[in-house]
Amino acid sequence: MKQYILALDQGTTSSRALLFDHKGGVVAMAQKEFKQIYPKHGWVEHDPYDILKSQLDVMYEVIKKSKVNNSQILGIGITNQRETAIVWNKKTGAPIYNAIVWQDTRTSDLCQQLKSDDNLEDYVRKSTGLVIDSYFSATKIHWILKNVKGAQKSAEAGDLLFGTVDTWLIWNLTNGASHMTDFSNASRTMLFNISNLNWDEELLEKFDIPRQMLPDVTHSGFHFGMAKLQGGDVPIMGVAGDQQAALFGQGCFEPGQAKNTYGTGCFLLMNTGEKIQYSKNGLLTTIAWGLNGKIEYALEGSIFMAGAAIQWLRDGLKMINSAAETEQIAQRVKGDSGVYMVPAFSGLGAPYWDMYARGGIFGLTQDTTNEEIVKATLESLAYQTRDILFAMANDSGVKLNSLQVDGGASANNYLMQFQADILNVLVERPKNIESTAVGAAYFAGITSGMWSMTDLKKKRAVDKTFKPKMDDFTRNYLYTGWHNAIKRCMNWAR
Ligand SMILES: Nc1ncnc2c1ncn2[C@@H]1O[C@H](COP(=O)(O)OP(=O)(O)O)[C@@H](O)[C@H]1O
Ligand SMILES: O=P(O)(O)OC[C@H](O)CO
Repeated sequence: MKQYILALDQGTTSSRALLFDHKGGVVAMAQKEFKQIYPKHGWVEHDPYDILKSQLDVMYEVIKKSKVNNSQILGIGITNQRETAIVWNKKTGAPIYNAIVWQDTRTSDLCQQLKSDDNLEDYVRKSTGLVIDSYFSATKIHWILKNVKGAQKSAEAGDLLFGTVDTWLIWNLTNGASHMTDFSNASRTMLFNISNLNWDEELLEKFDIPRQMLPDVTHSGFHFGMAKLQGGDVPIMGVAGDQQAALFGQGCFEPGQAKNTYGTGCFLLMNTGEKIQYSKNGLLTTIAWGLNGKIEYALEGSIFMAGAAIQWLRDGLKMINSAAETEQIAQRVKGDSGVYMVPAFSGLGAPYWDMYARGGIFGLTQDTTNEEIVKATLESLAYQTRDILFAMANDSGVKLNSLQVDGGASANNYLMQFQADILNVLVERPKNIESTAVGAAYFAGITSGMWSMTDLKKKRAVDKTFKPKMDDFTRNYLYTGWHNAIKRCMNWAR
């Protein structure tokens, strides 16, 4: 009997399901976008039921398309947009508020206030590996408890549960039997001590979050419970935040190996092994995964707006019809137009950490074309990545010779070539750019005994390597222009 692993990849803009066979090949895949809710400037929400429904829909579509029996699925691996906070009623299962998405900046002022206490900033960094920012779950949970009528009291009475998206899915898939998360997701809440692997009591008190509403935390490879599916139960055998899953899916198992995922945002992670390494250059320290009794860590550079800026060209400005056509558009522009676009729509993440930065387009002249703006937007993904890679080289002492890439926008050949040029390193794209789902499948595959680490090391296949072609003068000249543009965007909305 053939056996399979099912990966559920719950992203910021869409839910995906992929079924993998024993060789690691994709048997079937389905994807569904869901609604983004923007109630006010800087606020971003999802309906938790949209998240759940879209994820279940694609899961059943894949099972149906591939004609497998549930008993052939050895395990489910879940991976998810991280930090996004959901609070729901333990008895009814109903969320008490929409999911507050990682991009949401409604708690910026609160964070700014907290940042004025130097001791707290140091404490947060030491305990959680993070910086104080509205990006992480802690202040989002705090906001829900303070702003939804009766929520604080109910939480204290033990009637409410909190979860990141993985926890919400596990809880629903197991019909409320498991309230759990894994170390990689917990490490993004700003409430979890990454050294002693416990929820941090001092931070819980600071944010007035009752311990009892938090999930149990365990390894990324673990039996999280039985998913009660139509057609029979299937065990959930792996869980990891999407960026850590992509690091695993790209085969970055050794310290010094790194990947960059170009999705809604862009996230560059470097494996630092079992050692916690704190950044001096605005990067985050995070748990990569817990596996086989070992915890491994990573340095992370988080870019908030990447593919989302392309989506804005399509849906907001209606300048393009599809994300894919930006490749040809950018290739048509001849020479350097001097246009820069900084997509700081939700502030700037690493290495700047400026919640009050806002976007801007610079260098416009009367003959600037739409095509030049599209090109500048694509290039902003590459410039932001260069900011991070330099910070990472300074922190880790590792100078990468090549960067492994994945995620939706890594399909763009213009962008990947420009990335190689502006970094002056090789950019290597795998055959399967869905590394996030691959990573989730690997965790579940290892736990269920389908694969060993030795098997996984053999699986990576390269599609294309982009070699730098730009001369040093041009590279430095262009990058200086980017910094000038960034400077003008910072602190804008303060
Ligand atoms: N060919 C492309 N060129 C540029 N951007 C792209 C391309 N294809 C997809 N994108 C962008 O990538 C993002 C989708 O990538 P994906 O990895 O699916 O993201 P997520 O997991 O965050 O939902 C979208 O924001 C889209 O605008
Ligand atoms: O949904 P993605 O793939 O853009 O990932 C979002 C990140 O997990 C946010 O930290």
